[in-house]
Amino acid sequence: MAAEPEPTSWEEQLRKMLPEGAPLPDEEHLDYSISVDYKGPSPFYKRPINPMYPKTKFTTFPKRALSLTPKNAAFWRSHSSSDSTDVYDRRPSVSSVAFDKSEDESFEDGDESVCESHDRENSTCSDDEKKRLERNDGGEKEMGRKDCVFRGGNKWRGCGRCGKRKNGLFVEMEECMVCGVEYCMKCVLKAMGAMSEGRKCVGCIGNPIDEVNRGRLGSCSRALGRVCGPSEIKKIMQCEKECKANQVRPEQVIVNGKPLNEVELMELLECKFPPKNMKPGRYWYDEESGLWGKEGEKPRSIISSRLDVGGKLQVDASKGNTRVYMNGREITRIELRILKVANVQCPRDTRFWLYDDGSYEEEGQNNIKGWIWGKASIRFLCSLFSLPVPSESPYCANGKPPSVSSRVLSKNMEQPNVHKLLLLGLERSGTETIFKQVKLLYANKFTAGELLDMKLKIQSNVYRYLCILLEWREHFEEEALSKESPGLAADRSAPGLSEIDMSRECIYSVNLKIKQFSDWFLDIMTAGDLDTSLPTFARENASFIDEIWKNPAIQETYKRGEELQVLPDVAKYFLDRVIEVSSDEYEPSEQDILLAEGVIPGNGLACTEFSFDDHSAISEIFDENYVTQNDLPMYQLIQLSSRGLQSSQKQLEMFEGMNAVVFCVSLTDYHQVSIQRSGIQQNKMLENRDFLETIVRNSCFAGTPHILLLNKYDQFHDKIKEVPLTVCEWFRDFNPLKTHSKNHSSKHQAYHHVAVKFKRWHSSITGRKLYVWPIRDLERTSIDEVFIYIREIIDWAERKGDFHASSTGSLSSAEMSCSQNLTTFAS
Ligand SMILES: Nc1nc2c(ncn2[C@@H]2O[C@H](COP(=O)(O)OP(=O)(O)OP(=O)(O)O)[C@@H](O)[C@H]2O)c(=O)[nH]1
Repeated sequence: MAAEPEPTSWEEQLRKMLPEGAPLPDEEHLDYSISVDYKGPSPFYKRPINPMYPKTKFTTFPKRALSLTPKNAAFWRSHSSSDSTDVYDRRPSVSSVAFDKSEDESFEDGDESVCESHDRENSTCSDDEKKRLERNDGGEKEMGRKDCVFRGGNKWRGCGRCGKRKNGLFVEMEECMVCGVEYCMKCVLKAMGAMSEGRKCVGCIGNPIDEVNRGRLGSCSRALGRVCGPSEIKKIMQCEKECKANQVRPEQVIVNGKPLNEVELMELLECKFPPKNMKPGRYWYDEESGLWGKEGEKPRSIISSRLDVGGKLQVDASKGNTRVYMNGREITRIELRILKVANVQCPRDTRFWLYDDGSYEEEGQNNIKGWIWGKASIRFLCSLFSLPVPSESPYCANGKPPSVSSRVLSKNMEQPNVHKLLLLGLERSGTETIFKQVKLLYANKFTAGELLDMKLKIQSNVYRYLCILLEWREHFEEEALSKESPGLAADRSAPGLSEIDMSRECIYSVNLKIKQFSDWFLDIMTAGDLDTSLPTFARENASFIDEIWKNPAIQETYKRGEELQVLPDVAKYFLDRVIEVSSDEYEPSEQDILLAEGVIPGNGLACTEFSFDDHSAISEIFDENYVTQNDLPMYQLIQLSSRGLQSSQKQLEMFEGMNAVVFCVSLTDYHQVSIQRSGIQQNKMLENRDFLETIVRNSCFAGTPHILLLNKYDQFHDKIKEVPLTVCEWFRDFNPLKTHSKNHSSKHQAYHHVAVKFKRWHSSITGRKLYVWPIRDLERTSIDEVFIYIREIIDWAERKGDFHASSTGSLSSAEMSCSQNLTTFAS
């Protein structure tokens, strides 16, 4: 007779817990949330549940930690657009992992106010096992891994949340790309939430992936396919591939022996022909020809040439041993073989230049000898030996090599490939809007992953606006009631509130349901608990939020917009559409993208490459150098927010060699006040002037044209009627003439006054010309106009090479151009 199989330890333990004779439940239906071996202190606590919102899943409902009085400037600053908590930048917050109701019921009383989910999971390990896991963990103290208990590569083979495993064999699992913890299909969605960065546990969001997983980025596993629908998977995989945290970090890419910085990496990835599937590693790059390869290896691709990245190309970059040198690099045997087939004379110690169009010449001879990739047979041979061929060459588009004259011409002109524009501005000046306009109008729009990120950011913004309104409503209510009968109002929020106190009302009072929601909502917003559950929360509560927004008390609060300086103008636009914005199907329109705040990721630094054509008849008819679409000059727009700069003024040095520095100032800043770090209040226009001064005095921009865009001209129009320009002490001397001419209205005179003030001030400190242009950057035509203007300045600067015009001459011509701009703009 066969011996009875040895009962496993979990079976024994479970049997002890069941009534005698009761059968063991079917393993598939076991409730693994029962922890049988836990010896430590109780990590659980009783979760308070708001009876009105039982469906929403949060672990903690803390007492309001911060004083949220609207006067608390620090709070609002930290929640205002620029500094607002970015759902994509969030750091691990285990407390915000959502649990289902069955877990709530299993909670016991405890002291801890925050329940660490992984601690709970840890309770299913024996002490020995925990120690062993800690030992295994030794070499894995990288960022992003320290927050998790179960790490990739350890021997834990069960679900990181419920502990589920199947007689030593795996049930199907999905693994976190950062820490390697695996989750069963039942737990994966709870552990990984909305997967805004792909397959990561909620606690690992924001952290870089384990590099062993890079190859898996964006390729869906069978396991995930079982729990999500095809469209969801598509979006998750796109986010996984494209989100910022999963990208290669600059210091991981070493080019010609030098680790890249953020700007260089961006230049490399955003160029017309970037390296494909860029992974961390050591590479060599030949900027003349665009050849690109791994250190010590033959070339693997041809990327855009003349990128300013990495160090100088080394002789032994590809470890060649042929004593034939191409652009200073000793080439490999296989390259030499191809050169010979292509009839290139290259005896030992030959040194020649190879250019990005395939033309070559011997060093110091100034005589193009031929085109390496001109013949189809050579291109075929290159592919055969896995050597790269150019993916596109403007000179060889018709299969013919370029004429020598065009080669020489382009060489003589020595124009840089891409014109670089650095765009700077203080918070809310409009730089992000300009960047988005450029992406939408001239560059490659936004990817599906970026749009998904934007959707989440827009939802997060809507709830931030609501939070501001609810907080101010409370404040206005208290204020109004205390005016009616001083002393009583303060008691309203006190415990033991009497019915009579509650019955006192004013235009800012709301019903009990909204009041309770408001208290609870402000608490979770303060604790930052909403971030991870935002899509669910938005979906479940949209119609109630809409009801709150339409409530007369909230509308009254909104009307006092002047006092709510922290609430941007776009708040109404999005709150009016809260139901649409909160739905799963919502996809941001171009208008939404333009108006949404903080949707460009990159911590204050963003970059895009583009070209544009003004399509004007005049340029076609009269410009004899008129170029076709293919020959349009390329531009690179680098947006650097003041936030990014404040953290390090040294960053500016990285932007040496720009073709133009474009500074954006909001015209409406003249009547606004900002609070400095020292706590002192300063007029925002003067703050702009100080900021601009740090830029223009920087030696990195000594030879670069300075351009000032005076933005929000539309708002300025209305504002100037309400608040005189003279409220700003810098413009005290503004004294408009009374005139009936359209082009000399007080609005135009005010703009002209501001522009000339900036020009004179700039000239007095640099002795140079400041180019000024009025814009309304929400309007396409205005953006088109300003980029034509910028293009002309760059062209002119390149041709003349003279940026240091004499102060008197430059000022008068600058003033002329300023008036001309104004006239053009007004008409
Ligand atoms: N009326 C009007 N509003 C504008 C204009 N340009 C930008 N805005 C609004 O001004 C606000 C700030 O614009 P952003 O482009 O986000 O400004 P930013 O300089 O990037 O600000 P930060 O993100 O805080 O650094 C947004 O709500 C824009 O919609 C304009 O020309 N007219």
